Amino acid sequence: MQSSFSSQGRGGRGGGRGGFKGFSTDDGNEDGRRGGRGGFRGGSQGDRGGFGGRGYRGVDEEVIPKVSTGDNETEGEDARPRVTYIPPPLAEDEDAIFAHYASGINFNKYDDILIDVSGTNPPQAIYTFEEASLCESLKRNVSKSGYVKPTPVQKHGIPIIAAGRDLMACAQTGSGKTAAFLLPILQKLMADGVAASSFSELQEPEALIVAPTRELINQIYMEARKFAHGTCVRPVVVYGGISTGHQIRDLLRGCNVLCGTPGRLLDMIGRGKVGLTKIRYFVLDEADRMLDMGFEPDMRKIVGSPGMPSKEDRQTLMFSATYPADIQRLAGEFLKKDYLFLAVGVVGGACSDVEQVLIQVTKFSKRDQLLDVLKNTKDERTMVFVETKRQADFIAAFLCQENVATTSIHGDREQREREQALGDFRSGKCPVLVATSVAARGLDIQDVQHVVNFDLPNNIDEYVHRIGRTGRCGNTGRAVSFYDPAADDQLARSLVKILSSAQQEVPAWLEGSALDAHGTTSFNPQGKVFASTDSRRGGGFQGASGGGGGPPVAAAAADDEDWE
Ligand SMILES: Nc1ncnc2c1ncn2[C@@H]1O[C@H](COP(=O)(O)OP(=O)(O)OP(=O)(O)O)[C@@H](O)[C@H]1O
Repeated sequence: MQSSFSSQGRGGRGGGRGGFKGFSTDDGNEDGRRGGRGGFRGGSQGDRGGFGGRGYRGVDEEVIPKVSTGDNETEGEDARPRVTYIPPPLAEDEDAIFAHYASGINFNKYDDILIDVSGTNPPQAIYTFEEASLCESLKRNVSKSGYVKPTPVQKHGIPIIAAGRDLMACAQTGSGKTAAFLLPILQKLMADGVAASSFSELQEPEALIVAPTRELINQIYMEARKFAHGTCVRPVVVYGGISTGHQIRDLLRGCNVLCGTPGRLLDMIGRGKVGLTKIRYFVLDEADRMLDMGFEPDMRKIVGSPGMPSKEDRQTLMFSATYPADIQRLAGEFLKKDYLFLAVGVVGGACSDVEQVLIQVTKFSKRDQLLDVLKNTKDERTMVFVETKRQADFIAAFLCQENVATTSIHGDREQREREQALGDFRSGKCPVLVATSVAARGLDIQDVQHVVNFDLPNNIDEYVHRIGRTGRCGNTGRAVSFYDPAADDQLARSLVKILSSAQQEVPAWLEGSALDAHGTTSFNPQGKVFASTDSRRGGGFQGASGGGGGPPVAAAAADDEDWE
């Protein structure tokens, strides 16, 4: 099933992501996706007929007609249709801007997490937001967001960034990394009196934030917009799948903080709409993903773009829950030599607020097992991860047939469909979201109580990010993973490590598989819990893949996925 999807012409397992980037470097790439969908269309349309609008409508319900839109967009060389989607306007009322969910019963347990800051002269941590010396409007916005006390990554990250230091920060999923970089950046911009942005054909932002997926960068933008509310700082977001003309018009109205996916960002730079000479802050969220084989060339292009200050003349900040050692070494090239490494808990470790359950299955029993799991989750929000886009459609269609209100998100769906799917999932209209790895990282959705790994990923870091869609901000969650010994035994050792380091029960059969498996990671069934590991120190435990022995970094995400 997994490899058959490479019939879309995008390269198979392992080489997939590198190959993909050819389709995803700019907006025209949406069309690349469309081209890819043809092969699947027949398969899904038959399925779709039966759902009568019960939430799921397959991949290609809309083919954008090739008409002139008046947008300034260039068409691809093969004259595929333009991307014309314009998202609905954002709500302007404060209730919508500051909407948030409550932190959970385990929020205070964050205080017990082991923290390690390595590097020279780290500044003192703060313990309250008052100590962060935020200006009045930021303080007000923090409080309206429901933040009472900083999380550990905020306690340490905020003063490090405020002190002007470069940072590589590792903290578990859902523990507030976004505010850890946004708040000190916004504070500095305001304290230094950045010019309120205004209309100009060339925008020169002071901060540049990149993330690997459209939905994630949009979420970061929404957070930036929330914290900057009522200030002179103007954040803007650019990402693929949306009319370029629309985004240019928004950009030209002024931009201090530019959030973007790499392809669209490079497109805007290439069009002369964005200049980088004033960049003071460069943030890589999901930094390990941004520097792996798929995105590394784009990151190099961005730092090598005309006018981009050298690493000595900007502050570079990296955040993730996972940092394989080889990526840490590469990341060092983008950071000043004296960067600080902040580790909250186990580097690459899973969130301990997520109960992890593994069920041994065969390929053919997975669908029945899924129905069993969903019987118990009822209307509680559940994300079901599968390996391929085709499988996502197939499983979503199957669940709809079984009268489970389901939607899906993956790289072959139009952006409008992706946003609709997330909206339906967020609102509870479709409590089940079937997703590929495109939704594995960063997404912060209220009340996701369950994650199901229908297909386990082929990389343990990916597993950590996927299950981290639940159990966020001190809330508890549950992740059920289907383990097919015929397909997943290369993951056995890493799973044992991850489970035991998160104090979870390790099934005896999994330990048996781990002992038998020919994986390359060193094996530590006792799950010794270490704080940090900064690769500059060498050695040590880093979750399950960080020791450098895991599968190649290039295999970290779904092979056929197109992220941007
Ligand atoms: N100090 C705080 N108090 C209360 N809520 C907070 C605090 N900090 C962050 N949050 C909330 O916690 C949730 C998770 O934060 P965020 O998305 O930044 O996590 P993350 O560490 O980036 O996760 P991931 O690794 O999955 O990207 C968000 O809803 C955010 O608004």
